[in-house]
Amino acid sequence: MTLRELTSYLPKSVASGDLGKSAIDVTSDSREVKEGFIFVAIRGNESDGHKYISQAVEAGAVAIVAEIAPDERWGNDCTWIHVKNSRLALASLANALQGQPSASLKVIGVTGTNGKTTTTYLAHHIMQTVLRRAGLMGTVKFHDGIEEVDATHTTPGPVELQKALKSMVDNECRGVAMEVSSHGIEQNRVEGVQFDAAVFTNLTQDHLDYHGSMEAYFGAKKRLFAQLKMQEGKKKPVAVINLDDRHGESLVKELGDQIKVTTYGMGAHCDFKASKIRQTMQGTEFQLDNRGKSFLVRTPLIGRFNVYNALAAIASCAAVGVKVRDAVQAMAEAPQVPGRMELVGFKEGFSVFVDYAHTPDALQNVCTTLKELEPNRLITVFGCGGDRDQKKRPLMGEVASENSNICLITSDNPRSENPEDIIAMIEKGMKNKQYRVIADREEAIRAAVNIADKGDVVLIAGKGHETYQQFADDKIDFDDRQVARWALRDRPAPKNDKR
Ligand SMILES: CC(=O)N[C@H]1[C@@H](OP(=O)(O)OP(=O)(O)OC[C@H]2O[C@@H](n3ccc(=O)[nH]c3=O)[C@H](O)[C@@H]2O)O[C@H](CO)[C@@H](O)[C@@H]1O[C@H](C)C(=O)N[C@@H](C)C(=O)N[C@H](CCC(=O)O)C(=O)O
Ligand SMILES: Nc1ncnc2c1ncn2[C@@H]1O[C@H](COP(=O)(O)OP(=O)(O)OP(=O)(O)O)[C@@H](O)[C@H]1O
Ligand SMILES: N[C@H](CCC[C@H](N)C(=O)O)C(=O)O
Ligand SMILES: [Mg+2]
Repeated sequence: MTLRELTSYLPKSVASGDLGKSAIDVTSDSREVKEGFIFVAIRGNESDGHKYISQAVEAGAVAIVAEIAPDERWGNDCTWIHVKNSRLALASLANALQGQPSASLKVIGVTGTNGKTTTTYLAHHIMQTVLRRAGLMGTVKFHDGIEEVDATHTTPGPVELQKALKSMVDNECRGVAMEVSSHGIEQNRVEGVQFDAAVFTNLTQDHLDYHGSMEAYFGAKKRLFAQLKMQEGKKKPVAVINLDDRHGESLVKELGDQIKVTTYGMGAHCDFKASKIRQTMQGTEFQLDNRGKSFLVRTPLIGRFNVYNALAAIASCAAVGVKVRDAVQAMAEAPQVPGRMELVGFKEGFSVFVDYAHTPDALQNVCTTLKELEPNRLITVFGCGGDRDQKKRPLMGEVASENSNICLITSDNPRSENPEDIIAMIEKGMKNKQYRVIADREEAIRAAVNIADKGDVVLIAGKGHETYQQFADDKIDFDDRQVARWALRDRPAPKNDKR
């Protein structure tokens, strides 16, 4: 595409230099620039891309997009495009260069504090079953309809994101289910994506390190729905909102009749309403009421919170044209979401679950769910991430101690922080003395498995599908599920064992 064509996607930009040249790609990382690339200088959280402009010019950039006016230092060979917001420009250029792939897909975006990965997995599964081929983008993996790769981000930067959508279109996907993180919204990563449905799961405390306050965090989430509003005319998007969540309820009020809204939950006024929930170790069953019709939903997922995720997936798929009956039928074969309430072992009458609960609300939900299985004791292993919201640490301590019989406090990606300092903050919230501190996560998991007895449940929370542990200077391979299996294998035989 020529630079002239591309600038039409950048309203209010001021260009100087030759606009007849063609661009082959765009990047905001000077280290990736090759001949014919556009370099977009971004003022980031760690660094300022404007510092790397000369590096990009040297590497062969055909144009520079920046928030500053051109400077003689960089000569006249390189076309200069002055914009107000570089992040927005990057997303618009990436979208244009890939031929606006989202326009050819049924796009379901899912935002909220908890439940995004699970809901997108379920919606993806329904779309794969009913529409034959669909893509998936989120915390665990990216699936382009044919191949999958481990994810780098929950919502990747706009260039990676638009390229992923393009390969889904090339692979003849008809839809995509994608997670939309608050970081992603705040940093304009999904700008230009045309959504058919956007889901709001819930809002509870997390990421205050980044957003500063719950109000700002909610504000970021709401921007996704403002984007839906702006996009009216191209597609007729639907906002799919959890009405049982108080932030969801206020979002419904705020949106009024500006866009089509579908609600879900357990309250009488929900468009997709669940009732008569029955849970077992094998899964969950509930009655779904929608538009005067009732359906029996069966899913292998455990936990009341997964009823919300199932409702969100069914409602969002219905919003993109899937028949409710077909969506319900697909739910019976729903996949195990890696590291979400994953049963990794059952030995000598006790079971071990790995779950990604890393917020107070998620931990509360998971503990409550496991307690509903009526274990003899609930033994919980958990920690809190370093360089992340410090305020959630005592709250997670409080929730874990109030809902477990024994807690083992350990490390969860300490990153640049001292693990002992993080643990001390968690301990401030502990409501009783029924806990041990074992900073080494493998040791903590082994201790929990060794303590367990017939009828107990061991919960290993926080890392779910992750396969690493991040320290200040070191990243080691670490998978809770694998370590738990080793611990089960190595557990000393009970004293009265006659084997
Ligand atoms: C805080 C944050 O979100 N940072 C993300 C952000 O970085 P940034 O734009 O602020 O970039 P920066 O590092 O300050 O650098 C500024 C600019 O200089 C450029 N640069 C830098 C060095 C150089 O030599 N040359 C050069 O051009 C950089 O490419 C960048 O464009 O944009 C980058 C590209 O998209 C992301 O990789 C990066 O994610 C960091 C690694 C990260 O950890 N992000 C996490 C917190 C995150 O985004 N998480 C959410 C999920 C959260 C949830 O659980 O809900 C996610 O969606 O994954
Ligand atoms: N609807 C829900 N409401 C509350 N808690 C939930 C819900 N769904 C899942 N959880 C809990 O939150 C954890 C994370 O779930 P999931 O990965 O689906 O959410 P997420 O929003 O993608 O999280 P992240 O932002 O970290 O990627 C689960 O392991 C479970 O403990
Ligand atoms: N997306 C979340 C994941 C947290 C997972 C937990 N294991 C941790 O490392 O804190 C974050 O980046 O805050
Ligand atoms: Mg996720």
